[in-house]
Formats: sequence, C-alpha cells, structure tokens
Amino acid sequence: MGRIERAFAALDGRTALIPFVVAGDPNYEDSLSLVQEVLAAGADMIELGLPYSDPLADGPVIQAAALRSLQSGFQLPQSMRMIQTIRQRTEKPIIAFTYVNPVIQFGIEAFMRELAGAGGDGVIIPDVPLEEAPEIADVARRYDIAFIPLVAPTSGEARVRAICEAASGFVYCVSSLGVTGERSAVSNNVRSLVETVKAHTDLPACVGFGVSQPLHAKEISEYADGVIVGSAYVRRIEEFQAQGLDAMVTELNGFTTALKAACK
Ligand SMILES: O=P(O)(O)OC[C@@H](O)[C@@H](O)c1c[nH]c2ccccc12
Repeated sequence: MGRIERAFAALDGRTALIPFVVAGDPNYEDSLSLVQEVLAAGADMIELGLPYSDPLADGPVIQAAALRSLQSGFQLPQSMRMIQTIRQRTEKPIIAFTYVNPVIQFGIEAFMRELAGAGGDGVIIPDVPLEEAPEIADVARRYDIAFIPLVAPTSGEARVRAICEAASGFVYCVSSLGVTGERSAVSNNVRSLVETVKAHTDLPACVGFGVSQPLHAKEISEYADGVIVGSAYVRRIEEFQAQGLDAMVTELNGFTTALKAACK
C-alpha cells in the first residue's frame, strides 16, 4: 500500500486537506519551511507545483508565484532536492504538480525515476495530451508514482470512465471551468462530477479550484474525499513574504488549522 492510499485509509472517512504551493516561492529555504509547517499544522498531503514559465491553466496568483520562484533561481533539480528533504522529515504524501513540457524536456523516464528516488508519491500533469497520457501513466506506474488525472465539469461520462480507468492515487475533480484562482463560492456542479467519478472507480475523488475559505472545505467534505486549496495559500505567501518567514508560517498555520477543522 503506497503513502497516498495509506493517508486516505488513516483518515477513516474524513476529508483530506491537500494544499498546493509553488516550490521555491518565495525562495528555496522559505518554501521548504512553509511546506513542512503546513504539513505539521494538519495538511494530509502536499501538492507541490514545479515552477514553469508558461502556466496556461493558472490564474494571476499562481502565475506570479511561479515567476517569484523562477526569479529566485529555482530550477527543476532543486524541486527534486526539496522533495527529498521533505521526505526525510515526513511520511505524508508528496504530489508533484507540473505541466507536461518540463517532463518531456527532462525525459519522462528520468523525471519519474528522479521523483520516485526523491520520495515523491504522485504526479498531476494538467495539460498532458490524451494520446500521451497512457505512456506517461505507464512509466509513472513502473516507478510506483500515482498518475493523478483531472476531470472537469465538461467531461462527459464516457471520458470520465476512460480517465478513471487510467487513474491511480486519486481523481482530481476540477470544480469549475477557467483557470485556478479563489472564488467566492464553489460550484455545486462538482458534486455530480464527484458522483460520476465514484460510479467508475473506488479511488478517492478530490475537489479543487476556487476553494478560498473553510466554508468551502466544509461543503466539499460532505461528498468528496479530499479538498485541494492552492491560490488561497499562494496569495497568503505573496501578502506576507515581505514580513518574513515567521509571519508567513503564522498565517499559513492559522489557515491550515481552520481548513482542517472544516474537513469533516
Ligand atoms: O488555485 P486553486 O483555485 O485553489 O486551485 C487548485 C490549484 O491551485 C492546483 O491544484 C493547481 C495549480 N495549478 C493548476 C493548474 C491546473 C489544475 C490545477 C492546478
């Protein structure tokens, strides 16, 4: 049983809290500390974004974070070093989030080997073309890396079924169309999407996009196995970075505690 499966089993029906942050934002050392603090504050796993220069599916908050990380000199090898360091300090799952281009450039086999070697547990690649997904998923599987696919409200039942058949780890249910970014409310449409996913796989179904407050997490926890929160974390890093690491840690700890309490 891998770490992701163990983490969901240990939750015993409670909803997993999965924060997303950009690796290296605002710099390597602070980013490493923030990830450790958020996990220690109750997050059940971390989705670690590998910074990329052309994050097409991201809104302005995460785009700015990727830029901060890249401008601080962060490159892909440091992502693996960060994952390795986090792994030495926690058994909680680490899921790498990356666009497909860096994986192709690095080499699919080399990327999965490095990620597994560093102690990573899963990968999310939002722009993987349908025809390349099986190859990447097969290589990931060979290194025991969960290949976590995304389904969207526009994904028809046949597509959801096909995606669920190739999935491992969990299925990422995108709550709304468009790019990442905090929303004032999380669409109820995602509930039926989660139910469609659950009709086609026993894997956990987790919801992301737009979650900005504990109330959203509470609503989602009524029907999903996990909630992913990205921009709301990343915006807090942006807003508090000028005050230093302690201020960012205090802010993210408070936010994590409130979200975790809402995840029933
Ligand atoms: O930022 P949000 O709205 O909370 O959404 C989660 C999201 O950040 C994270 O899962 C993610 C970051 N970049 C992405 C691109 C596509 C899909 C998902 C993502």
